[in-house]
Parts: sequence; structure tokens; C-alpha cells
Amino acid sequence: MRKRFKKVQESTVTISELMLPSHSNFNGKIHGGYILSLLDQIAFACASKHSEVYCVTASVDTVDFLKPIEIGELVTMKASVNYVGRTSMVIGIRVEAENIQTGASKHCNSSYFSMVAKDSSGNSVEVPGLILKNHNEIRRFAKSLERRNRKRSGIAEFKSTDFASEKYLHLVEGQHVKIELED
Ligand SMILES: CC(=O)SCCNC(=O)CCNC(=O)[C@H](O)C(C)(C)COP(=O)(O)OP(=O)(O)OC[C@H]1O[C@@H](n2cnc3c(N)ncnc32)[C@H](O)[C@@H]1OP(=O)(O)O
Repeated sequence: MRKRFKKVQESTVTISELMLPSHSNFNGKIHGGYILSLLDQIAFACASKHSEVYCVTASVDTVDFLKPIEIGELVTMKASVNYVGRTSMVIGIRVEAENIQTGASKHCNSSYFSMVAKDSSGNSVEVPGLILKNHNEIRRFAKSLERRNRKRSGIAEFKSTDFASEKYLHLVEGQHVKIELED
């Protein structure tokens, strides 16, 4: 069977939602947890659009909360496929909040969700490849690939069975800790 490839544009998703008082925390700002829930929804929609099957969230590689979001602001989230592997996809999401009276807009959040495509029996299935049409799409793909490789090597290095703390003592000692080894 010939491999299918799809353009990034074919699966972009944008949602806008007005932030209500019921979404706020004790400080009067919008709850990070509420934003995370919206991010998960849009990542799911974008991944399902690209793969054309049900998808699950495998991991969230970064969620940077850059600026607080206020009650009454209009939040817009834009999601696109940044990377595809065999059965997984990385969905990049940019969040902006707009003051609807002044029109001033701020970049509040950037996130990267790893999603895996599933068939109706729950098996991981191959997703279409990605057609990269410009430098930004190549940059996002390369960035995801690098992040994925760094994560893999980091996980191997810090595996609890192989970890040698002597190798890292010089790093940890300069931090806000006291080391009182008992064994
Ligand atoms: C819509 C929702 O929110 S669903 C609710 C939250 N999510 C869930 O419940 C998911 C629970 N977890 C799972 O089902 C599984 O652990 C999975 C699907 C994430 C991974 O399943 P596995 O059988 O371990 O997958 P397997 O090792 O075959 O890897 C499948 C793909 O997932 C990728 N993958 C596996 N774990 C991760 C991870 N933690 N982060 C990123 N990618 C991952 C692999 O790299 C592989 O990608 P590739 O095919 O593109 O090379």
C-alpha cells in the first residue's frame, strides 16, 4: 500500500473561548488546570484530524505558562501537527488572550502534546506522513525531533537502576539542598 502524506494545514484547529469567572482561581486569574483541559481537547482534535482515527495523549512535553489570563479575556488556541513518527504525532499549541475592549493580545502559553493514533481495538496505528511546505514547518519538525531525542537520552541516563549519584554530586551540591546520605 502506498504511504499517505498530508499537509500541516489540513489538520490545523483553532478554538476561541471567553474566560468566565467560574474558570478562575483564588487569585482572580484563570486556572492553569482549566487551560490544560482545553489544550488536551484541541490536541486531540488536531491529532484525530491528521490521523483520521481516535487518538490518546501519551505525554505532554512542555507547557509554558508565560503570562496570566484574566477573567473576561478571549482565549484563542491554535494547534497544528509539528511532527509525526510512525504512530505518534506532536501537536504544537499556541495560546493567546485578547482584551476584547482594547483588542490588545498577549502570548500566554506554548505547549507540545504527544498523541498516539489508535484503531477500534486499541492498537496503535500508522499515521499519514507530513508534507512540510515552509521553513517554519521544517523548524517545528526538527525542534520536536530534537526534543524527543533529548528526552530519550535523558530518561536512559536517569534510570533508577543505572543512576550513579557520584557523577552528579557536583551539580546538586551548589543547589538549595543539604545532602545527608544515610547509606
Ligand atoms: C484523549 C485522552 O486524553 S486519552 C487519556 C490519557 N491518555 C491515556 O490514557 C493513554 C495511556 N497510555 C497508552 O495507551 C500507551 O502507554 C501509549 C499509547 C501512550 C503508548 O503505548 P505503547 O504500546 O507503549 O506504545 P509503543 O511503545 O508501541 O509506542 C507507540 C508510539 O507512541 C510513542 N510513545 C510512547 N510513549 C510515549 C510518551 N510517553 N511520550 C511520547 N511518545 C510516546 C512511541 O514513541 C511510539 O511512537 P512512533 O510509533 O511514532 O515511533
